[in-house]
Amino acid sequence: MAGNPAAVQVKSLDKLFGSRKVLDGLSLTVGQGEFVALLGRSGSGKSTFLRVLGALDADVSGQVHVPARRAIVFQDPRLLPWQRVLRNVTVGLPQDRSTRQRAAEALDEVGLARHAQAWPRTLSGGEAQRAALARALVREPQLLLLDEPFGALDALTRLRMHVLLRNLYERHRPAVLLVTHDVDEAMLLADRVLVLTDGSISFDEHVGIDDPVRRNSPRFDQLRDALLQELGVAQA
Ligand SMILES: Nc1ncnc2c1ncn2[C@@H]1O[C@H](COP(=O)(O)OP(=O)(O)OP(=O)(O)O)[C@@H](O)[C@H]1O
Repeated sequence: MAGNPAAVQVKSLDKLFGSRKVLDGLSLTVGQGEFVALLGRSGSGKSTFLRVLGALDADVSGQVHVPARRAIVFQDPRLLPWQRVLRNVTVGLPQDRSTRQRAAEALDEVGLARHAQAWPRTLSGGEAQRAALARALVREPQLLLLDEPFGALDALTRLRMHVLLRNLYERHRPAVLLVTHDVDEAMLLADRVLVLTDGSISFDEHVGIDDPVRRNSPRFDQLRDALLQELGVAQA
């Protein structure tokens, strides 16, 4: 990975729940500014891995190096109902003018400027998820961890969020690790796609499509077939 120092470096990572090894010798390097999607069957350990990278679970063995500035967004936006949107975005940060300024900018970037003083319960699902993205952005993360962030949204809102996320990524260039169940979402958004099987990375390929409309490329179908096969989804 010459010229692209690592944002994430994981070596021989093991994670046990009781006697069950969910992560088993997992090794992975993600370069700075690289957008990676992580697929895997249900229960394969994707969320567990993301929680380890987010330092939400330190009970592991192996080496894990991640940048100090990182942020995580879950499927559920996890906004504090008793705080207005702006305060939710700055939660845990020093409440000074510069933070408030950055928060206002982040809300503007996700299209929520006019909801800054709204209560979370008045937001739609898509708006609440935009607020969660703004809360991540305001931390200026070098690593953005996304755990099925669009899984609970309707199809149209999900498409809008894809455009928003890709634009935010182009502007800020954090390393991104996106956990998703959706093979097309992975290939449309990320530049590299991984599959987690039996506790380690079993598939690791660059999307490698230059066409701005990725679906136009024959590579899109070829990669989808390879991914579905890796995920054990029977094909006609
Ligand atoms: N706190 C816990 N205690 C015990 N087992 C756990 C715990 N958290 C997760 N597991 C188990 O670890 C395995 C991996 O769970 P994880 O949530 O990481 O999978 P996943 O790939 O994210 O699944 P999904 O795609 O369904 O969200 C599952 O078998 C799950 O039951």
